[in-house]
Amino acid sequence: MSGAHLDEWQRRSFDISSGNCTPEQTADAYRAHILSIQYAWASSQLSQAGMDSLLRTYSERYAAVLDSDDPRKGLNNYAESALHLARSQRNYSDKWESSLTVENVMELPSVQKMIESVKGGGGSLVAPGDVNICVGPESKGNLLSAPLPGVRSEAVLFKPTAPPQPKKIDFNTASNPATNFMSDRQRGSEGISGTSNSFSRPPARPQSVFSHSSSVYPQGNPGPANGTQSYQASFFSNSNPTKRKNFYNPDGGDGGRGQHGQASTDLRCGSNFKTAREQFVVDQHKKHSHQSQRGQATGMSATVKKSLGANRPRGAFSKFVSPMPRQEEEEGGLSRDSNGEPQILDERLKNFEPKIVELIMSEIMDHGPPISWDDIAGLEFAKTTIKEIVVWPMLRPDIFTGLRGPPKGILLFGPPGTGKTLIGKCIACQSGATFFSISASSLTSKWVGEGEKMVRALFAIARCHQPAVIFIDEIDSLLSQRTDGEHDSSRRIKTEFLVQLDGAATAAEDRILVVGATNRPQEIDEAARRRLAKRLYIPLPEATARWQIVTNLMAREKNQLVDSELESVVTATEGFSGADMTQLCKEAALGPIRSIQLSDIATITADEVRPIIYSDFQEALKTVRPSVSSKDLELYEEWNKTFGCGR
Ligand SMILES: Nc1ncnc2c1ncn2[C@@H]1O[C@H](COP(=O)(O)OP(=O)(O)OP(=O)(O)O)[C@@H](O)[C@H]1O
Ligand SMILES: [Mg+2]
Repeated sequence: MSGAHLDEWQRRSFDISSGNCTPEQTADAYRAHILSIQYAWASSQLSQAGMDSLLRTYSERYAAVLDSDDPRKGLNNYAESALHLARSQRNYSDKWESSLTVENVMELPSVQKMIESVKGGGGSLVAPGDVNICVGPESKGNLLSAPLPGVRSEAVLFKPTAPPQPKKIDFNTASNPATNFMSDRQRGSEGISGTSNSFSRPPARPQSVFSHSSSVYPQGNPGPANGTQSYQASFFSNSNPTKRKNFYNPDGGDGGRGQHGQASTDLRCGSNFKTAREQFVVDQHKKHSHQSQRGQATGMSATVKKSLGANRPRGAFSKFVSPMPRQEEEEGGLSRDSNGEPQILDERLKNFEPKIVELIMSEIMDHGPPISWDDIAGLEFAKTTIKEIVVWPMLRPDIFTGLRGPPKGILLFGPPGTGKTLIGKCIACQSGATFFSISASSLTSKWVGEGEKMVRALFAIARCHQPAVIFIDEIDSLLSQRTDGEHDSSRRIKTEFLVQLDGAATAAEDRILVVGATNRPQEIDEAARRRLAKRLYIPLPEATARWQIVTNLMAREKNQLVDSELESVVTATEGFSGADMTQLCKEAALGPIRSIQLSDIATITADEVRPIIYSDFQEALKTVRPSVSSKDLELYEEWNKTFGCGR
């Protein structure tokens, strides 16, 4: 390792062994060690075997700090991951079905006995509301205590003892003391027509009121007066919550499972009411409608999920559904299974917090007016190089392999207002890659404490959406040289970024390109500079480029500029940046307006406004000045000579 790196290594090692470091600082130091090892290996200062052995040692130590739940020594990151795992765990209880059927229930000796006693005219052995049937361990002392064939040991059936709720239930057979059984299918097809007036509220627990099947009607019992249709059945086995949901769904038990959404939506037809979630879905749909047109580029449209929680059945047993969908639901990260349970599609994103994934997904740039290479005046060398690095390899990855493999990092540097951000937007439009536009300040300031995770998630998501371009504007604020007084969190973000950038650079199969833009290249850390292998100078526009900018902008306005006048404007704007030229044109365009009498300004039509003429530019040149000083320019030229990749 070079002397500077060794010094740094030594300092960090002392820090770690001093015992005065916080777990965060220790983790940070180990991570920096890891980076140094990789760096030394990459610059051939360390053998492969040496790197392997050192990496193993320090990765283990780093992981130990990360995973330890001792607050003095560790970050307890493990607990966090465990929570992630727990969150994505599935709950199988919904799938559980009771094996209790009409047949085997009827065979139960206690049921037989009960029916017999009613048949025998012995009156009510037990009032309907008092039926208390339990299976399994809780069945002792209950009416149905015989073990059921094939029934699991959990207490599954009818629990309540003399509940007060059945008062509201419309028993057509109120006088009938017997209990009736109807198969689930029967209930489904014949209608658990829970009309709203039948229930004041859903019973807190399943109630044991059974509908009749004619074959088992006790003697003298005519059964439900109007057939089972009007019979307000309220028996629900615990065994199938889906049926419970059916029941509570106001559209009634048509047996049509999976149609809740449709039905409940229909129910709301005619009213303008939308839940917050529904409104959000509509908004998101509008927002992404042109995004999905890109389809293939982003790979998202195929996985857009139209039906979020808004269409799920509601009721006492329905789970709470947040009105805010997580972004991944629309963008391939998540889907929902038939029970509405979220399922993470992409294993690689499982360890990230949905919130962070959502934030990153929202930074995918897919809006704004389309920009073509012709809209960028001049900069021919930069444009050709970028096309070579970005566009063609994206189109023909099979040719650009091995030594022809494109660099994984580009740095666009140059004076302010020369079109760096414009180039970024153009890459977004023209490359066909998923384009993440992240401003460095959003990583460093907006998500304090989250920056490091954001960076990790950013690269993970980019990896899932390959080919991808990560454009980082004002990258100097993210990768400025590391100083002693620097805040820990920004140091960690920077280190993480370098590690990720290295990962992207070494994994040949990854098609991720990082494009950074800065007007302060000299502030960029040397390690970062190395990783942004292609450093392109974006200079002030030359005369031809300035001409092009003015003609492009004037083409959209009414003007009477002749070539010789344009020539004069171009000559007079030596040292102007592209942004200065745009500003000059805007100022000149105000000339015709300024020449209008104040009294006429309210009444004049657009056609009567005179065209822009040369004298407007002459006036504008009095107020618009170049924004880049020649001293600054020298610094850029110097840096370009030392580190730039231009000719
Ligand atoms: N080469 C150019 N061709 C056409 N327009 C340009 C060019 N350069 C700059 N402009 C104009 O200047 C505006 C600002 O450019 P841009 O934001 O790309 O500058 P920048 O290099 O990113 O500046 P900064 O370093 O301050 O971020 C653009 O919106 C565009 O109108
Ligand atoms: Mg910019």
